[in-house]
Amino acid sequence: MDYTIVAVVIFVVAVLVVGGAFLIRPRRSQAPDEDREGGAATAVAEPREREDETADAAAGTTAVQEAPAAPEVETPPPSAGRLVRLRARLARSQNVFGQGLLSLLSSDQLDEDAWEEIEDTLVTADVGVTAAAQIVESLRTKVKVLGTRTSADIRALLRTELLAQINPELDRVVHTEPRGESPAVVLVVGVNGTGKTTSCGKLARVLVGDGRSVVLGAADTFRAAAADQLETWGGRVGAPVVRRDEGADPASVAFDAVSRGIEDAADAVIVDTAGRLHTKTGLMDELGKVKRVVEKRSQVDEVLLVLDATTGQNGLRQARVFAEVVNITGIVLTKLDGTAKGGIVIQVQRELGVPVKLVGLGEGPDDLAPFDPEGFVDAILEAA
Ligand SMILES: Nc1nc2c(ncn2[C@@H]2O[C@H](COP(=O)(O)OP(=O)(O)OP(=O)(O)O)[C@@H](O)[C@H]2O)c(=O)[nH]1
Repeated sequence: MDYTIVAVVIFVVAVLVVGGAFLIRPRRSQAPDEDREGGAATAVAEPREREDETADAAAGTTAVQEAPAAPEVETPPPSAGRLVRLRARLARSQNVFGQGLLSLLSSDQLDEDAWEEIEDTLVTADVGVTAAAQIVESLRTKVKVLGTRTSADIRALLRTELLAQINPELDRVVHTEPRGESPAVVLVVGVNGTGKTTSCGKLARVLVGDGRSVVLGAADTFRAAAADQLETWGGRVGAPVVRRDEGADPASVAFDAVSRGIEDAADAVIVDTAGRLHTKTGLMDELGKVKRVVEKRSQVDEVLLVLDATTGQNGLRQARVFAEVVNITGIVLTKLDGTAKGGIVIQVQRELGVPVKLVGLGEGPDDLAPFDPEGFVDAILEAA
């Protein structure tokens, strides 16, 4: 009898153990499912299949950072008239460059020394030697014709000359209109530290403020902080940020960002690129590849070069290298608020043959303004 009870107990325990094993099995089978999900996420990075080199570097999965919850999303102001609103930020250029020239031109005796000083003032303000000589020559002729001159005459003359050099006819539209199903693609290039990442974030705000939807691509994968920075900017205006692990292939991230923009039917995709000026060939390879890979999904509508206005000739040298490597369509001139050398607008356009489209006038989120030649010259020549 006792043996029978023991046998029954052993049987029940055996049944429980076998049943338990079956119950546990389905949980284990979740692992392959997770793997499959992981596979689906990385499959977004199509360029790795299409471009062999890209595959090697694409080790991490693409992380698409969703915008934070709705209450945190801001509505930035529209961009129209920003330069006029921010004109006080040009005070340094106004005092040194604008007022300096106006007072020199108002002196009774405009002799050789005076004209030389005018030319020096223009060169010091980074207008560039050739443009400075042209402005002086033209002013000399016009002042002679004018005879006696009031301060209003002087201001009008200088305004005309500076405007002519800046060339109001250039197309300064930042092309961010979607084409059918495809979002506009804007590549942002430039040396690190010029305000490139900040400008991407500010441009996203400009576009969102103007009623557009934006996807940001953190293709500057050499500095994790740049992607974090971009994420903060994107989060504030509800723009998703496509990023990868530090060191991943920038071209792959750019491709993913454009893909995400197409999926989301976004109006524009802004891609922040790495700007290491290690060697010209290295830069050419890097940016060339980003552009080439992006173009497998969409045309590139703008290549904006970010330039720090306070870096003068050094900045121009960097700009020249970028211009040789990629076809720049517009310039973003940052930190114009921190310099008396507003004349750089003239020189950089002349050197690169590309219009200044946006100007940075401060560290605030809405301190990026569409460049308007008349508003700029009027601000420079405004009575202090
Ligand atoms: N005063 C002023 N500061 C600016 C302007 N634009 C950017 N900055 C500041 O310049 C610094 C550098 O900006 P970043 O955007 O980090 O520069 P970056 O070129 O992206 O550099 P990486 O992130 O290293 O690629 C930051 O402190 C910005 O706030 C501007 O128009 N005016």
